[in-house]
Amino acid sequence: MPYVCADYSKYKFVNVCWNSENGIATVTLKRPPVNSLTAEFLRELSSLLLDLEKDETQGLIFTSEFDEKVFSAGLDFKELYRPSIDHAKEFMSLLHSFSFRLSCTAYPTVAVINGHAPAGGCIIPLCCEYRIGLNNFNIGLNELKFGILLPDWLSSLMIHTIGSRNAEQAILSGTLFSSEHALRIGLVDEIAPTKEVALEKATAFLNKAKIVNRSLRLDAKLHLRRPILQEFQKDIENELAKNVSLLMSDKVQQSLDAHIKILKEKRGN
Ligand SMILES: CCCC/C=C\CC(=O)SCCNC(=O)CCNC(=O)[C@H](O)C(C)(C)COP(=O)(O)OP(=O)(O)OC[C@H]1O[C@@H](n2cnc3c(N)ncnc32)[C@H](O)[C@@H]1OP(=O)(O)O
Repeated sequence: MPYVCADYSKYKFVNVCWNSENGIATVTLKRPPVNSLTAEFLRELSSLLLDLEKDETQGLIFTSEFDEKVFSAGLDFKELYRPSIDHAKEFMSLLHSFSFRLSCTAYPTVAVINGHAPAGGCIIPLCCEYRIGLNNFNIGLNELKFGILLPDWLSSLMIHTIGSRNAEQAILSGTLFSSEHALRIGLVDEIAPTKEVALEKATAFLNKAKIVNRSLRLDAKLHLRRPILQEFQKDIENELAKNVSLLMSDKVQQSLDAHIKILKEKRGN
């Protein structure tokens, strides 16, 4: 059984629960109020993946502390509103490297989606190998509705998960799917009535992966995911520059401004 070396208590935005009997790490996202992804959060998540790799984790489950509410609200609107060019570059690069790393982990990965997962909130689930949803949440890549063009690697993750026809319809319409609809198109693999049941199902998936030789499994995973990994690695500098310039564009900045106002009005701020 793996020996836990890393100090997981150093992480601010995640709680890591190691099961020493089966080597499964349950990582609970806990960046209040809605687990939106900031540069600091992405940096922490990337470092966590490396620690888990070193500790020879046998399986990883992602879930959220904000039960029945939100898994992740996606990229942090406030951080992406009028960023400096350096910060925009750093942010896009961190998002890219974390998503790439999560897509090709040696250990199997599952997302227990216990709340809404709009736009960038869908990235962690899409990078994982298996997705278990709870009822009454929305999930999907609705970026086009904000005037944000998806990075190629993100579209590629969606195509890998739900097939090209479904992905085309989903992305072009900017649809957020209900849990039941997400199950029908394969955006989630199972629905569970409670988080506890979802975690049991996640453990069952990870236990199945254990009967396969670890290094053979990784070879097969990398082979099966080659189209996604190629998108991640394709012309990285240009792709990042394209995403940064899109983010800095007036159109996207105005759209972010409008969304921040909508959220404020909703809260009566
Ligand atoms: C090249 C670019 C790549 C593109 C990839 C991705 C783009 C994105 O991800 S853009 C972000 C898209 N996300 C969303 O549209 C989600 C917006 N939020 C919501 O729909 C709701 O907040 C949500 C359903 C997640 C939760 O609803 P509630 O439980 O009702 O909470 P509130 O709406 O009251 O929000 C609470 C609190 O959180 C703040 N918030 C919400 N979303 C974000 C966000 N994405 N970034 C930063 N902050 C966010 C919201 O403003 C409230 O803050 P306070 O008023 O200060 O409490």
